[in-house]
Amino acid sequence: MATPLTFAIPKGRILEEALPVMERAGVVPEEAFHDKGNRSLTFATTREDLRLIRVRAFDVATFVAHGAAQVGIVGSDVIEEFDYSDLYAPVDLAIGHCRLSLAAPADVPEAGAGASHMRVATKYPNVTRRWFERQGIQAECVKLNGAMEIAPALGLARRIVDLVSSGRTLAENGLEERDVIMQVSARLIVNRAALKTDPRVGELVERFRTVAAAPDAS
Ligand SMILES: Nc1ncnc2c1ncn2[C@@H]1O[C@H](COP(=O)(O)OP(=O)(O)OP(=O)(O)O)[C@@H](O)[C@H]1O
Ligand SMILES: O=P(O)(O)OC[C@H]1O[C@H](OP(=O)(O)OP(=O)(O)O)[C@H](O)[C@@H]1O
Repeated sequence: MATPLTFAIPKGRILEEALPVMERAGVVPEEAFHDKGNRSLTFATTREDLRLIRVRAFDVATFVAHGAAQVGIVGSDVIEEFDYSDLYAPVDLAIGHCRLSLAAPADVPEAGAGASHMRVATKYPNVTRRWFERQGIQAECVKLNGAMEIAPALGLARRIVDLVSSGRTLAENGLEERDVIMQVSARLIVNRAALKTDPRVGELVERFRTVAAAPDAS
């Protein structure tokens, strides 16, 4: 049998929305995948030639970009942050909708108000630096891995760049959304070399494209 394809999916909040989409595309994990106590990171699927790995959202992009996994699902926020040339994102799955925004407490001046340098706490230093650069501002980014919203209150940085959906987390931490940097949704990603050399990758892309284009019947 040919080497199995490896499909990387994130552990976090995209997973729940991704599973029905994957199922409609014929990617169905084994029962053990749903067992909360299971510590395995690799799972079989109903397709003998396809296995799943469950990793952190940022690592999905890394596994696929390096060809260690051929296919994956990840937010467009993560794709933008890494900007890997070997990673191709051909299908918008229209799930995991949120936005990446600049936020600050009410008493902090607007980003464009004359300053040429500012400090920003974020999980997305590359996207943040690029966005500020386009406005002639040099952003000094303090990298955090979560809970960015507490940084201004503790004096780590006056501004943050983080994901926003309902806006509740910002509001409950005394922050205002100032600028939307990008709209985010989850994408199917593939390794470019694998797409060229393994017809199964192209076939999976087509299946997900069809599923994404068809309204969910359920
Ligand atoms: N509030 C939100 N609403 C909708 N989608 C979101 C939201 N927050 C994050 N996402 C999407 O889900 C992805 C993973 O989110 P999140 O960072 O919450 O996962 P996580 O499990 O905390 O990640 P990590 O692996 O870093 O622990 C994000 O990259 C983004 O695309
Ligand atoms: O606008 P809201 O609807 O409040 O959603 C935004 C929050 O959701 C995400 O965090 P998550 O809950 O995934 O936790 P995290 O901080 O561990 O990433 C994001 O980082 C925000 O903190």
